[in-house]
Amino acid sequence: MNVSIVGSGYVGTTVAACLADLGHTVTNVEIDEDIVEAINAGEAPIHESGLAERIAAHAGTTLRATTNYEDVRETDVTFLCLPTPQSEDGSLDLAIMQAGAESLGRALAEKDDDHLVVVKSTVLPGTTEDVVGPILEAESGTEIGDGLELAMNPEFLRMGTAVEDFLEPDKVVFGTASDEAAATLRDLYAPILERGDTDLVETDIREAELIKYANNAFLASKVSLVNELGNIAREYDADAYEVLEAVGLDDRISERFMRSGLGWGGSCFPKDVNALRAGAREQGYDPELLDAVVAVNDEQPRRLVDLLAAHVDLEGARIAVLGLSFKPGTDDIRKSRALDVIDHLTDRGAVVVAFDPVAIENVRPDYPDIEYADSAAGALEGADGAVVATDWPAFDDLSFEGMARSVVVDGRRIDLDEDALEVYEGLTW
Ligand SMILES: NC(=O)C1=CN([C@@H]2O[C@H](COP(=O)(O)OP(=O)(O)OC[C@H]3O[C@@H](n4cnc5c(N)ncnc54)[C@H](O)[C@@H]3O)[C@@H](O)[C@H]2O)C=CC1
Ligand SMILES: O=C(O)[C@H]1O[C@H](OP(=O)(O)OP(=O)(O)OC[C@H]2O[C@@H](n3ccc(=O)[nH]c3=O)[C@H](O)[C@@H]2O)[C@H](O)[C@@H](O)[C@@H]1O
Repeated sequence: MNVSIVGSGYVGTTVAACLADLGHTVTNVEIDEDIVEAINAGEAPIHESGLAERIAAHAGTTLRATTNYEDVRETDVTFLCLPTPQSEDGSLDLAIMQAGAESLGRALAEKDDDHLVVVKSTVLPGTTEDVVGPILEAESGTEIGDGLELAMNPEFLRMGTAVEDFLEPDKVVFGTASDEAAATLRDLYAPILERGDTDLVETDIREAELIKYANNAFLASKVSLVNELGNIAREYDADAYEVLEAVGLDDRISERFMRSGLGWGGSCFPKDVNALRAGAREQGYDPELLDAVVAVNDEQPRRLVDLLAAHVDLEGARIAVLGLSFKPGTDDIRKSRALDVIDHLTDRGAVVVAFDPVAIENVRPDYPDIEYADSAAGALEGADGAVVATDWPAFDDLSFEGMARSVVVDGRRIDLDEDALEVYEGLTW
């Protein structure tokens, strides 16, 4: 099938490279010329395992990128993979989606045959049909259901394992308003669905939109609950990891997403939980549990720095921060808990020296005044204390020998030799 993808960020680039890998012909439409150039040169514009080799394999043949929306006319289906950030007040900001839908609609005005537009971005119920649809109709001059079809296909991939998650998902969700749209999506995903180990959920557009928010709200709530239980475990001098490992043996609960510590960050959980809270309030419902889920998460970085301050006078102290990305395997630092840790440390007068295997250059522009090291050992050299903010596997079994004082506060439960340290504190164990 001939597919276009509008927006070539973490989702759009991954989906494009994977669809090309599944045998489709894919065009990325993107406003950032650097991204377009990278893809056309066969290079990955982001750090994602398995992505670079797929782009290199398909660029110039079945995968290309362009800044020109008109190229969507050569395709049968367009996926909107545009950002849906949060506004100042936490609510969903649809300005970029609206602008993208306008450009797409204008381009489709000159297309004669049928076209399917699929919203893949995370959007609140009603957005696809009441916001995107009317813009497409107005700009293209074609009515939905009369040559123009609309669908919603939420994406559940995680950063760091995006390629694997897209190609081998637990479930695929199609929200459609017509049999034709559902059939097109089934064809497109056929190589994945035919393997037989992926559940297919076929539903209406509104339910598909809400499934995505419910999924993320559930996972974020699970981690906040695990963190609250971890905080309580620490008060009792109990090890939350042992406790929750046992709890996870209950099939109804599951062992996954049970790692307590510094909390959840990233480009999705924070904005999606906030959008759902704001949306719920707009609908007249007070989401008290989700408010608490955010409140518990917001406190973890301060708790970590308090633990360190109990052992090190932070004023003027040299503190190594290990890990900057919001989780291992990615260079994404959006809403990373590590940045909150740095803010608390610098507010309290510490001199921060940070290290991350891939994310330093993303942090540097916003944090020009902290120090950066070339290696974990370099960050630790001469430090009066260290905090572990991201559980990069490279930090396992690290030597803390070069520190002035080996005081280590761990927000992620990495593997290390506690006995070799002067002080070791785990945030929730
Ligand atoms: N990042 C993730 O792991 C996941 C994200 N999502 C959702 O997918 C959507 C996209 O997220 P990301 O890929 O992370 O965003 P992103 O910010 O990484 O990428 C968006 C891309 O769209 C481009 N863009 C902006 N305006 C444009 C326009 N008018 N025309 C063409 N391109 C334009 C930007 O230059 C950027 O490259 C969001 O709704 C997000 O919530 C869903 C699942 C996973
Ligand atoms: O909508 C999205 O963008 C995506 O959001 C999350 O994916 P992602 O943000 O990439 O990363 P996760 O692995 O879910 O981790 C999110 C945060 O939770 C934290 N976390 C996760 C698991 C855990 O046990 N403990 C924990 O603190 C991670 O450190 C990270 O900061 C979801 O897992 C994806 O299904 C979804 O598609």
